[in-house]
Amino acid sequence: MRGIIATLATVWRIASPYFRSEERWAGRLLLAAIIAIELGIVAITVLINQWNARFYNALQDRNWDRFVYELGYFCVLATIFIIAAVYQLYLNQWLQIRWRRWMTRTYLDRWLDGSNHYRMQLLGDAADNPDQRIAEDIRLFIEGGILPLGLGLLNSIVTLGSFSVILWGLSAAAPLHLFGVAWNIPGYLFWAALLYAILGTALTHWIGKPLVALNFQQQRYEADFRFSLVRVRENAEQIALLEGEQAERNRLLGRFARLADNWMAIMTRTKRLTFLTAGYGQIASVFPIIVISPAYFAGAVQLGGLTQTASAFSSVQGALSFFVDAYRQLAVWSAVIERLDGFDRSILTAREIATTPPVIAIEPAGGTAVEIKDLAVKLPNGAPLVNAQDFVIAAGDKVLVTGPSGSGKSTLFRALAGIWPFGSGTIRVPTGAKVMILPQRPYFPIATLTDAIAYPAEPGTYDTAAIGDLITAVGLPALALRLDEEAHWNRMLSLGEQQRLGIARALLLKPDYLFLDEATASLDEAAEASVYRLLAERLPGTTIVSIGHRSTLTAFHSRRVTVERQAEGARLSEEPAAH
Ligand SMILES: Nc1ncnc2c1ncn2[C@@H]1O[C@H](COP(=O)(O)OP(=O)(O)OP(=O)(O)O)[C@@H](O)[C@H]1O
Repeated sequence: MRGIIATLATVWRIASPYFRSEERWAGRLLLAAIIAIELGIVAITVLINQWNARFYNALQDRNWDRFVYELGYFCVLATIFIIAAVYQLYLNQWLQIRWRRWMTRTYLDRWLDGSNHYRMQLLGDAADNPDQRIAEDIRLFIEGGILPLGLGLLNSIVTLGSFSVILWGLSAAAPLHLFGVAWNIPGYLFWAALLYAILGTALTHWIGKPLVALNFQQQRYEADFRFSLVRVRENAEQIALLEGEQAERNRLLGRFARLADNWMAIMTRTKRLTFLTAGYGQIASVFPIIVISPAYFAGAVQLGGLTQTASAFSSVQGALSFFVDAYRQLAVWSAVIERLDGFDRSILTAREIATTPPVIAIEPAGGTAVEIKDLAVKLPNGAPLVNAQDFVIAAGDKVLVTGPSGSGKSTLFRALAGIWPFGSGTIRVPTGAKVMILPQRPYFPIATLTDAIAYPAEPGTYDTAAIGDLITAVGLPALALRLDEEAHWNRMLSLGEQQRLGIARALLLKPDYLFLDEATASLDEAAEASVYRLLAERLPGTTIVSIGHRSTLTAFHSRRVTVERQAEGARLSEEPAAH
């Protein structure tokens, strides 16, 4: 019970914000219309049930006029029903897409907000596969869950109420006759329907319960398998060079085997459940006739009464066993709820970690220098990585940062960029200064070369001819002729070429502070030297901080800082750069 309340609370937490958002009026109106139509549909079913009695009585009495009248009546009801059903579906789908669009936008905003997506990745796999959660789970939550299940529940409650009254009335009109004796059991038809449904629900719950966990696992295994395939695609070259195809094949088949084994378990469970639900559904079509047949054969009820009872009985029993039919849907749905909830929680954790002290605070400051104060950069597990008590990078400085591999140079840059949440201290950055970090492997979106270089600026922000000039200047004249070509540049170009394009991006965006994290390491020494000369020529006022291992880099820097590894975290030590 506590589990159900907690689940309902989670559903409320996920579903309700839309109806309080800026789109609330459209959402509420659509929902109200859908509910009104659903209630109308139940009212029509009640009218059809009453029509049933009159129609079959007319048949039994061979009353032609009555028969024709009732046929006409039915046509009117059927027409209204068809229109209601069509518009119910149409409005339902309309609400689905509006709601999904709003949720997708909201989740994307929260996921991408202030490097949250990066921090979530740092925090581990609490929210693995955000792609699945945003693309699939939101859809399943709305289309496959809350709307069909919520409306089904509403329909069941209203149907149950109206048809229980009818069944109660019919029980009085056709008292139970058994062994020649009239038994006076008030509402016996209703009680029979109730017992039948409770029995079915209890059995289904008992047999179907493991399906919840199994379905949850299944979707996880499917996502894992998909993710492994994507990894192979992304690392195709490495795998081919290492001849790792057999290893990949075995690994992929291993993942698939887990998926298939789980599926077998689902199949076995579903088989048992289907035996139950199919048997239950079959018996349901004759069970009410058996219950009312003594009264019929005793002459207490006409054929119309019999068919009306059968239809009312199946409506009550159908409503009560809503849970029975919805069980599999519920099982899949609760897995979706858990995943969306987990995603929500991990977005919150990632946000909290960036705002709950101690944090590395990036503060805007007057002056022109970047000032580091009492900085302690830590690993996600809290272990110290780099410490810097007092460190100033003045405007125009050219600083070379060296140090052993793994000493924390890149992480220090991440902290300077404000995306590394673990640690404490302050980094003061001049107000309005443009800071840019160039990594070893720059990222280019799949777009035209112009837009890929100008990223993340909006397409069209920069002059195409200027971008062409920069590409030529960084030593890629052939590429300057392909500015309008759309391609997967990261896959197509060599790492050295990508690094040259990264430099072109820096020249285009003209940052005040440029941090290069081994951003020219794949170029030969001569090319690297010409790139640094280009930077000095085109960005004379820009402060440059480079991480690099080559001694030839010293010539282009005025200061040299070494990250020295120590037990309590590396420290920065400075020595004058040799010229
Ligand atoms: N997300 C992370 N989770 C756990 N440890 C991390 C994470 N990122 C980096 N580290 C660890 O922090 C240490 C410093 O990494 P970093 O990339 O900053 O080193 P580096 O000095 O730039 O090395 P290199 O010269 O090889 O590029 C490494 O031991 C690395 O394993």
